[in-house]
Amino acid sequence: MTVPLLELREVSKVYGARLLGRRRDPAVKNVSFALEAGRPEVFAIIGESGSGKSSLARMVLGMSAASSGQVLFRGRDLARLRGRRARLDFMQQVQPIFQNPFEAFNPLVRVDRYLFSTARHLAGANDAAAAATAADLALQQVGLSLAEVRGRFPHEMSGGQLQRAAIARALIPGPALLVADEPVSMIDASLRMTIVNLFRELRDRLKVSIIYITHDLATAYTISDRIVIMRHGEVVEQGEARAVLSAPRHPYSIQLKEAVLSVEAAGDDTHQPAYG
Ligand SMILES: Nc1ncnc2c1ncn2[C@@H]1O[C@H](COP(=O)(O)OP(=O)(O)OP(=O)(O)O)[C@@H](O)[C@H]1O
Repeated sequence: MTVPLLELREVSKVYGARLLGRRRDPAVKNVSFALEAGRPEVFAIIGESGSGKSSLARMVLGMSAASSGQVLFRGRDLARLRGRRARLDFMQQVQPIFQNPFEAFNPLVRVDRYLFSTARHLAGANDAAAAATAADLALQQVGLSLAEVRGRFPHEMSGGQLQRAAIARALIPGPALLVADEPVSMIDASLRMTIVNLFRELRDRLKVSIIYITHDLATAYTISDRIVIMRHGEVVEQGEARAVLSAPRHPYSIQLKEAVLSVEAAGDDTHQPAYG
C-alpha cells in the first residue's frame, strides 16, 4: 500500500488538565481518516461551533500537538518533526487558509510584499524578479494578477479579493495540501460560492488536496468529494459526500440534510455561482 498523503490515527486533543477540578472533555476524540497521495480531493470537515474542527485543523497544520494518537504527513509523525529543514519542507507542502483574510495579512505590509516574502522564504525565489513571477503565477491561479494587487494594503482590497490573495499566497510554495478553516464565513455571501468553487478548480488544475473546514453543509456538499461530520469532538459520519447526504444515518447528519434541503427549496441564490 502506498503511504497516504495525510493520515490521522485515533487523534485526540484535550486542552488544559482540569477545569474547576473536573477533567475537561476532549475537544477532539479519537479521530481517524486518511487522504491518499496522488489522488487530489476536496475533503470537508463539517460541524457546528465547538465541534472541534479548528482544533483538528491546527493539529493537521502542526500548530498544536495531539494529546494522543498520531498525525502523519507522508508517513512522518508531526510530533517527531525536528529541525529547520524538516519544518520548512512541511510548510512548503501543507499550507493554511484562515477564516479572516484581514487577520491573515499584516495591515501595515502591502499585499504584494507579503507574497514576495513568501516566494523568497518558501519557494526559493532568490531575486526580486523571481519573487514577482512566483507571486503573479499564484495570483493568476485565483483569478487575480500582480498588477491588480501591486502596492495595495490589505484594507484597500475587498474581503473576497483579499481571501483570494491569501489563497494565492498559500499556493506559492506548490503545496500538496491546503487546510482551509472556515475560509468563506467572513466573505460577502454573494462571493462565497466563487471562492469555494475555486477549491475544486485548484484540485483539478494543480492536483492539490484541500481540507475544507466549515459549518456550512450546503457549500461542502456542492464542492466536496468526501466529508466527515463532527459533533462534540467525534466523527459521527464519514464517506463520499453524496452517499452521506443521500442516506444520512446519524440524527445530526439528518438535521444537516434537512437544513440543506430547506436552503435549496427557498432558492437561496447565495449558493449560485457569482463573479466579482
Ligand atoms: N486553546 C484552547 N484552550 C482551551 N479550550 C479550547 C481551545 N481551543 C478550543 N478549545 C475548546 O475546544 C472545543 C472545540 O473548539 P474548536 O475551536 O476546535 O471547535 P470548532 O468546531 O472549530 O468551533 P468554531 O467553529 O466555533 O471555531 C471548544 O469547547 C473550545 O472551547
